[in-house]
Amino acid sequence: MTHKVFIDGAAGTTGIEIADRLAGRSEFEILRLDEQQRKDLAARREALNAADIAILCLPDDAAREAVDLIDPAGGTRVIDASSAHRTSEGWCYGFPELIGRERVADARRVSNPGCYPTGFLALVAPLVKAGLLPADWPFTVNAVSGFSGGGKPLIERFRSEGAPAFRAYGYDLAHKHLPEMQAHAGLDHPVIFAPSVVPAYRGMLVEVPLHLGAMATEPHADNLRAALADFYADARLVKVHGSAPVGELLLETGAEATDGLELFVFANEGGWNARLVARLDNLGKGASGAAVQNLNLMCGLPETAGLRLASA
Ligand SMILES: NC(=O)C1=CN([C@@H]2O[C@H](COP(=O)(O)OP(=O)(O)OC[C@H]3O[C@@H](n4cnc5c(N)ncnc54)[C@H](OP(=O)(O)O)[C@@H]3O)[C@@H](O)[C@H]2O)C=CC1
Ligand SMILES: CC(=O)N[C@@H](CCC(=O)OP(=O)(O)O)C(=O)O
Repeated sequence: MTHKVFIDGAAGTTGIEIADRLAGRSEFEILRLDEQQRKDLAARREALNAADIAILCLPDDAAREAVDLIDPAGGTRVIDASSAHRTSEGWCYGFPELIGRERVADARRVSNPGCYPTGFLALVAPLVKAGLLPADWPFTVNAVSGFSGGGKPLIERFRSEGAPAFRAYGYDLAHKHLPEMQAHAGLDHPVIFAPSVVPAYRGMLVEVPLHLGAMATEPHADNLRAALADFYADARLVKVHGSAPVGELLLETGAEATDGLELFVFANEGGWNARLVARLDNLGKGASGAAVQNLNLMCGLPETAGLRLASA
């Protein structure tokens, strides 16, 4: 059986990488709009409703508009890569390792996680759920991203003359990823989130520093690492690193695309201070790779078909 797929926003950064991952896969027929039609409402409506699965790689407003263009009585299922529906009623949060593969497989409306929340939730959600980290803890998240994380406008900025060497942002403490981090980790409070960008095209490090010794339950870092390893034992895209010392974690300017997600738990000697770190490709498990993983599950295909597992 061939599944008809329409990528709305196919000319953008995430859309192009999804098409790359689907190239040569006979299970899919890709519906395409040419340059003149790709923003034409009527043409988009027709393609959206002709598709078995529509993947939205659009700014939030355009993603909401695309959903409105789809006949709710028709057969089109949706994967939305934008942040428009990540905490919306009736939408499945497309993080199969956290919410269960069956739920994604059966869903009609799937919202892909954000790139930063993918790292944060992969580290924190299982530990909160297991009672190892308190849900009422005031979590902080420090993160650094490659510039493709900001789509075409940020790519252009970082490729122009006078591009910054480092960009810290989010100083309004109201980044759009806060609601999904809080909701899907089951936290009592929004996190304090300090994101930044470096002049590398892709890749990100998402870090959660923790004073474990100040928590009422005083969890030991080794227990957190063991719990994560256990939780992701069957997850082909997620690798939980052991306790071997790591001198540094790097983002390479010429990094290849990868769909894996690496998790680390670093600790001091006594294990009461820890730094939880996720390393991923913002365009891999952070966006396009996750969309293809969800697409595979929704079509009853092997979960990691077409994905790049090299570093996982
Ligand atoms: N980049 C990343 O690492 C991640 C991105 N995302 C999310 O995925 C979505 C897409 O991001 P990204 O690919 O980076 O963004 P880009 O800016 O690279 O691409 C967006 C594309 O959407 C097109 N577009 C805008 N408005 C419309 C419209 N009304 N109708 C049709 N097409 C339209 C743009 O057209 P034009 O080419 O003319 O500008 C562009 O091609 C965003 O919501 C983003 O937040 C999520 C996780 C990670
Ligand atoms: C570097 C950079 O600008 N990153 C984007 C987030 C990229 C992403 O995850 O997209 P969603 O917002 O759709 O989740 C930002 O901080 O807004």
